[in-house]
Amino acid sequence: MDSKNTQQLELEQISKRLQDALTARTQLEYRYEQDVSQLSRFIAQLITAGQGLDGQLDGPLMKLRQQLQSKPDLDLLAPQLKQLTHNLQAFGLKLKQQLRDCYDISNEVTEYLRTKFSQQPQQRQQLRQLLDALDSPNLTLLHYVPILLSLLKLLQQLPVAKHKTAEAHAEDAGTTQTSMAADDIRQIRDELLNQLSMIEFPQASAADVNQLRQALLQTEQRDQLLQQCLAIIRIIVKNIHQERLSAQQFLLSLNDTLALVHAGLAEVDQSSQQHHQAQRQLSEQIQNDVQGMSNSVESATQLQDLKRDIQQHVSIIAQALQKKASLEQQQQQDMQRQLAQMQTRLQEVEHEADSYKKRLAEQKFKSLQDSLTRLPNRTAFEERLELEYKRWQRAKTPLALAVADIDHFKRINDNYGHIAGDKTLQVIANMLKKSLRETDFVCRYGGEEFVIIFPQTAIAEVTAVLNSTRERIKQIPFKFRQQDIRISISIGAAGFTRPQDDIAQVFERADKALYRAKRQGRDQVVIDAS
Ligand SMILES: Nc1nc2c(ncn2[C@@H]2O[C@H](COP(=O)(O)OP(=O)(O)OP(=O)(O)O)[C@@H](O)[C@H]2O)c(=O)[nH]1
Repeated sequence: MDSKNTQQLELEQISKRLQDALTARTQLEYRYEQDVSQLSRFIAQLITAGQGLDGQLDGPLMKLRQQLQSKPDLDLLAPQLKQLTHNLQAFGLKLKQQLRDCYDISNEVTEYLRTKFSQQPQQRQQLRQLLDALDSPNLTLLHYVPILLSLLKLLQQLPVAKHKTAEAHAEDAGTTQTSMAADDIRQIRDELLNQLSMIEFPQASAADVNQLRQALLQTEQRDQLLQQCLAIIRIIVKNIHQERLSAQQFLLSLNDTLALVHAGLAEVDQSSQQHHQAQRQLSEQIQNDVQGMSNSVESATQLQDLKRDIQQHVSIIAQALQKKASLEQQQQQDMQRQLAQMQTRLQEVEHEADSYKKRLAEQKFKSLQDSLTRLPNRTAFEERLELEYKRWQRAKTPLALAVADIDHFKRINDNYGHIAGDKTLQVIANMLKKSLRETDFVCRYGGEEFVIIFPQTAIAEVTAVLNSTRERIKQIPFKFRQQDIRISISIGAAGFTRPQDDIAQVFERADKALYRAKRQGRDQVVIDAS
């Protein structure tokens, strides 16, 4: 009985274990089906998202999606999945090639545009940012969309626009009004700042202009920008008006003086004619008396009568001679007085002309100076480079050129404000000037860019001086908001070495070298080796 019971118990236990195993298996199958179904839905969604990526993949992927929607037989799916894996690998390779093509074409177009915009700081800056974006790691095709769009925009700015029809221009104006991009606003704003730094305003307007500059630096809105443009134009018009008034005053005063001198000369002329007539009358009188004396001598019969006659004539001649002498003296005095008067007035006008000339010279000097850094500006640079270039052509003395750019300058503005940015520009400008020789010419080319001309210097000689300048700038202890900041610059340099070199080509080579310095990690000097 006992053994029967024991067997019964064992059977029940085995049956229960079997039952448990069956339940676990059912649960496992259920979970498996759930997972497969979830995975299938996920794959189906992936397929939907990937639709249109590649024509050759679209068909098989759609078929797979349909199959996954019903309960798929994985064994039947296996060869199809194998084919798809193969297709996907091919697609991956194609994608890689397309990415390489995008990179190459973007680089090529950027390089081309750099040659076209070599004299436009805003566009060059934009191109440099695009090159930076191209160097970012892990770019996908999607990342290329904004890059290619920016390149397209820049291409549209090329001079082809000259041939546009009137309607096209009108159309452009319409779209500009409604969709002026933030980039465009920034570009116009930076160019305005550049232009503003090229004009020296009189003391009376300096405060207004400075306020406007500060406001401009923070402008992001089109309406704000328009208002500021208007304000700038008003200040410029006011100054032109004042300048015109002061030139008018000077011309009026010059006119008065000329009228005075003219009247003086007429007076001198009239009095000299009167004197001349009086002198002639006196001379005639003397001549008559001399003739009278001669007649008396000829007709004289009595010595006594002759003596009396001659005495009379001599006395008249003596009086006439005395009158003549006093007339001459008076004429001389009159002339001296009139001359002195004219001289005083001429001296006054000469003095006015001198101060006017000085003002004009000052204005010329100021129009060649950047008002923020007090360095020569781009106009001055162009004048000087033209001169040095002619000297190089004539005398074949060596000549080199460097373009320097502050690294990550935007961060200074963004993190510490534009006043800190302005101060940074001033300090770096001073250090550049201090680190270079008197005979070297450094200017603020625009924004945070400086250009240096090295007259009578071969390109091989500039590396050391540029590197020491770069080091000195890096050592400047900037402190913003209690933070110690180190600021570096990147420099590209090129020399006038080939007989056919012209200014644009050498500038372009120096600029290209600067791009390389930026792309290789900044804070370095790159010398053009071509
Ligand atoms: N404070 C101040 N900022 C200026 C002036 N002119 C230009 N800028 C700013 O200088 C910045 C230049 O920035 P980016 O062209 O992006 O170049 P970056 O930040 O120096 O970067 P990299 O050149 O690539 O190292 C822009 O934000 C301009 O607004 C100026 O006169 N004063």
